[in-house]
Formats: sequence, structure tokens, C-alpha cells
Amino acid sequence: MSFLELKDIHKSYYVNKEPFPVLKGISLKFERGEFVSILGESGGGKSTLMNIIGGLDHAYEGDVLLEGKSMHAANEKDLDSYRRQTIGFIFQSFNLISHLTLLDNVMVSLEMTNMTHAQQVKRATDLLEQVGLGEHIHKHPNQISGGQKQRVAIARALASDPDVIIADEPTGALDSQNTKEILELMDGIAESGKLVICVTHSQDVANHGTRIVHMEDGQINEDRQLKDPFPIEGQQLSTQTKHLSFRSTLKMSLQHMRYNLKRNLLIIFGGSIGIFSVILMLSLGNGVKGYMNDQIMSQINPTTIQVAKKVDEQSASAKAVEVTKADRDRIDKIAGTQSVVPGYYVANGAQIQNGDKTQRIMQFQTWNKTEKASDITKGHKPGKNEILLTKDTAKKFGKNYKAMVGKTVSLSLTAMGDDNKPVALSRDLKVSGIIKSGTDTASYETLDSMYKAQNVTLRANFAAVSMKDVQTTKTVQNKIKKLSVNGKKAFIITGAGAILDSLNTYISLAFYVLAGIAAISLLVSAIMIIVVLYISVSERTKEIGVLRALGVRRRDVRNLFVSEAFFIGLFSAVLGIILGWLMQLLINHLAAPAIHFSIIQMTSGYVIFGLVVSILISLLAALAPSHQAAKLDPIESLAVE
Ligand SMILES: Nc1ncnc2c1ncn2[C@@H]1O[C@H](COP(=O)(O)OP(=O)(O)OP(=O)(O)O)[C@@H](O)[C@H]1O
Repeated sequence: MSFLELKDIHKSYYVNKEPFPVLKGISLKFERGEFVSILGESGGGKSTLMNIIGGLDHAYEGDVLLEGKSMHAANEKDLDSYRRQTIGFIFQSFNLISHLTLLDNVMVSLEMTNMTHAQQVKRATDLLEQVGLGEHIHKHPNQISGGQKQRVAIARALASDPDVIIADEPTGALDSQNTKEILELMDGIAESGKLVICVTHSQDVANHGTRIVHMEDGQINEDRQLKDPFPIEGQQLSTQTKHLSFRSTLKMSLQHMRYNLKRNLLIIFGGSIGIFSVILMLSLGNGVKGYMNDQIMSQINPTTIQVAKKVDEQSASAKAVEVTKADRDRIDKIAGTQSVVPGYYVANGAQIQNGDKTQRIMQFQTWNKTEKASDITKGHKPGKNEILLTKDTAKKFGKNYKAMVGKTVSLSLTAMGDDNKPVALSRDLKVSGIIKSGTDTASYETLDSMYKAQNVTLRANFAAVSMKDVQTTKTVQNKIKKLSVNGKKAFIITGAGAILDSLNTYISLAFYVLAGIAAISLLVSAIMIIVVLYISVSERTKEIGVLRALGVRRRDVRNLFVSEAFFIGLFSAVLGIILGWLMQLLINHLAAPAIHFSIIQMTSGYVIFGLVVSILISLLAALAPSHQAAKLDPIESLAVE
């Protein structure tokens, strides 16, 4: 049984569906320790035969037997492992991976062996020393000469200790001195008990080996033994291989990114702008919402709301809009309410007279908990026959507005009788104090007695409902909104509480629109990443071919591009977050004197969101290009100039 045997190999290429036969029945036997040169005219099918022997091409008739075992039934996985374990390729154009150092070029093969990392580094260094490149291991391929490149390729081919070395015109690109040295190295390989098969045009090179096989018209027309094969000592154990680990693909993609640092930094910067704008928009939305709430909350009591009757007509009668005792009891039953008190709001404008000055005031209502007692700057809340003036109203009666406290003013307003006839009411009230914001107020009892004095009934047109905290207020507010009479909603929330809710909705809406615009820049980054990865795939086609020839699986090639996209996404997100954070510091610092509030409020939620979105977008963008890379045919990829 021969070590490697080719049995009646036929191979045709199909051009426009027409078969073009290249190999027409090749049968050959090879042994370890042989240095076989395959000679023949150009286009005679030598490379085609090498691809079949090397497990790169599976579409042929006939059979390849390795130690008697047929390769015909081999699937893709078997062929990957065959190339890793049994074959070492040496190419005419060296095919080193440009972004890896010489050491790492050799390491690619070794990373697919069961050796420890330290053993791998030692073996790669030893091999490079053996081929005379010990001092250059950290150089990149573009920093060494052609002859040196071919030595690296030899070291790489030998790395995983394969049984067969296939060399396609290994000296084709070298001068005579380098040719001599490379042939000596190859001699040494055969001498070490490996099978060396070398395609060449040069008779001199062929004469160097132990055997010459001559091909013509797709067949062997001469098979000549020059010397005895090198002796093999015992059964050789080759190194066990495995597929490229995920860690190695991550490392390789980082190495590639580092090699193309400038370009990748630009891409990452581009990507980060998308993430930066999304995070900044969300944080700004958050900040503005917080600011608005803060502003409004500072003027109202957030745990008390005003509830009015929901009526369809604009000018409903006082009776129709009355929030009755029954209504208040209904509201009071809702869990979470602490107090429900009647209130009256004068919409028609009331008048306050102080001496000869009369002021018309647009808002007047009965004192209730929506007013903030803490905002009373002088005096106290209105008691019986008292009135509390806002700072604005008080100022209209004189510069020294605080002097109004204790004075008596006359409050006039128009009440509506049950017969819908207006009744004028007026009473002298003592100014109990000044409040810096809110409404001019008197107590409900005071107003009630003013009404009674004129035989008019005061009908509460709102109820002030108090809760224990803001959260309960929201829940109760929603429950009140749901209460109905005859299938129709019974109440509406009035006052600042109502504005707050809709304001928040508008702010959120506005910022979702802005975040949407920022999302467009994310989309642009995604397209950019897709384009970049496609360019990268086409730039690296040859490298993909080399990796496949070394036994790297399709899946690992895909992972290589996916990991690169992952890193682009990750680094873009990190940069975007840092930029966003810096912007937050800057804007908040600049805005602080004017608004005393952090207008940009980045949360950890937004940071995580940005990170996840960026990585997801990059991975999605990598889908098609990485799939394309994995799909590439290794022979075609290697043939790319
Ligand atoms: N993918 C392909 N599709 C169609 N024809 C092909 C393809 N690859 C090779 N051929 C043809 O098959 C024939 C053998 O090609 P191959 O590369 O094996 O020759 P070769 O002996 O290695 O030539 P050279 O010494 O010039 O490298 C050539 O005529 C070539 O044009």
C-alpha cells in the first residue's frame, strides 16, 4: 500500500456548460521521503492536480487514497481537517498574510494544533530560525525579501508537521541563489520523511528531486526515478490538529484592525457619531423632561390634583358642572385618596379693590392643597373673611407689595344663580398674606358665606383630591379619569397636574422624533460598516484562500469578519459613550448658570442601550459580507491577483 495514491483521476472544467477536460486519467503512487517534481507544459493541468491532491478541489472522478483510505467520500469537514493535518502548501507568490507578523503567519497553522500556546510560539520561533529568519520574526511580510518570504511560507507549511508538502512553483519568483537555498530546505523536508510534491517548469529544479513526473495533454507521459527516496525511520506520528478557536479568530481580527489602524479608527469614529447622537438625544430628552417637571413641581403641589366635571357644552350651567357631595364620595372611595375637598374656581374674572385702585384678576379660586403653603412669603393662608394675594396681584397695588398684608381689600365677583341670572357679590376681606406663585385665593367657607349672603348657592366646580405621594397620585389620577356616568367619562383633571401629563407626552414625542433622526445616523453607520466589510472581503480574498488552504473552516472565516464587526461596534459604542459623556459635562456646565439644572441626563440604561444597539447593528451589517467571505471558493480566492 502506497502512502498516497491517485487512481484514474479525471477532471473537466465547464465553460458555458461545455466540458473542458484537463486531467484525463492520472494514476500515480507516492511514498514518504520522496521529492517528486511534476513537469509539463503550461496549462497542462499541474495546478489542477495539486488542488486535488491538496484537498482543495473535490469535483473530480477517480480517487485519492491516503494510506489506502479513499478521499472520495470525504465531506467538507474531512477535507478541512485533511488540509490542516496532512497537507502543507507552498505557493509561487508566497501568499503570506500581510497584516500578520512572520511569527503570527506561522502561528496561524499552529493555532489549529493541540499544542499549548507556549509550545506553539516555541515551534514557530524554531521553524523561523531553521529557515534563517530568527531575527525577523516580528517583521511584517512587506518588510522582507522574496526569498525570505518563501522561507516563511516553508516554515508555515511545516508548522503543523504535515506528511505532504505541496509546492506550486516555489522558486518561480526567486533568483538562482534563493532558488538553491529553498531547494536545499525542501530537500531537508523530504529527508525528514515527508512527501514533497513540487510543480515546476524548470528542469533544473526537477533534477534536484528524487523523481520526475511529466504531464502532457492531461496524462502522465513519463515517470522517472532519479534517486532512491529518503529512508523513513519507523512510523511517524503527526501533530494532532483541531479547528481554529474562537479566541484565535478574535485575535486575528484585532491584529487586522491594528494593521489598518487609521482606516479602522475613522470607521470607529464614524460609527461612534451615530451612537453618540442617539445617546445624547435620549439624555437631552430625559433632562428636559426632568427640568420641566422640576419647574412645574416647584410651583404646584404634586400630590394634590383638581378634578372637574366633564361636560360637553362650553357654557354649561353651574349645576351641570357641580362636583357634588356624591361625586366627591365616589372619588373618595378610590384607594389611595387622603382627602377630597370642594373647591371653586372663578373663571369670569374677579375684581379686587384697594382704596381707589381696582384690579381685575383672571384667576381666583378657593384655597386648597394645590397651592403651596411653603410659597407664602409673608403672612399665612387665608382664614375666614381673609384673602391671600399673589405677589403679582399685590405688586399692582404698590411697589412695597408686602405692605399689603393686613390691609383690607374688597373682593367682587359675579355669581350665577340657579335661575341662570348673574348676581353681584362683594365683601371686604383682610389680606392674610402674599404667595409667590399660584392664584389669588380665599377659603371655601368665606366664598360660601358671600354666596349665602345673597341667597345664592355656591356649587363646587372642582374637588381638590390629595394623595400621600406622587406615585399614588398618578394611579388615582388614572382611576378618576376612568370613572363614568351613563357610559361616558365623568371627570377631567384640571390645573397644573393635567398640563404636566400632556407636557411630558409632548416632550417625549419631540425627543423620540429627535432620537429617530439620530437613528438615521446609526443607519448610515451601519451602511458604512457594510461597505467597509465588503471592501475588506474583496481585499482579503487571497488571504481567505490561504486560510482555507491551511485548513481553516468556512465558519471560522465568517467568524473572522463577524468578530471584526463586533469590535467595530464595541469600540464605536465606547467612543460614542465617552463623547456623549464629555458633551454632557460640557453642556451641563455651560447651562448651569442659566437654569441650575442638569439638562443632559445620561442614564446607565442609555449607555447599555447604545452599547447593545451599536454591537447589534455592526453584527447585522456583517451578516452579508461575512457570508460572502465564507462562501468564497478557496481555489478561486488563491487565484486572485
Ligand atoms: N476554473 C477554471 N475554469 C475553466 N478552466 C480552467 C479553470 N482553471 C484552470 N482552467 C484551465 O485548465 C487548464 C489547466 O490549468 P492549470 O492551472 O491546472 O494548468 P498548469 O499546468 O498548472 O499551468 P501553469 O504551468 O501555466 O500554471 C488550463 O487550460 C486552464 O485554462
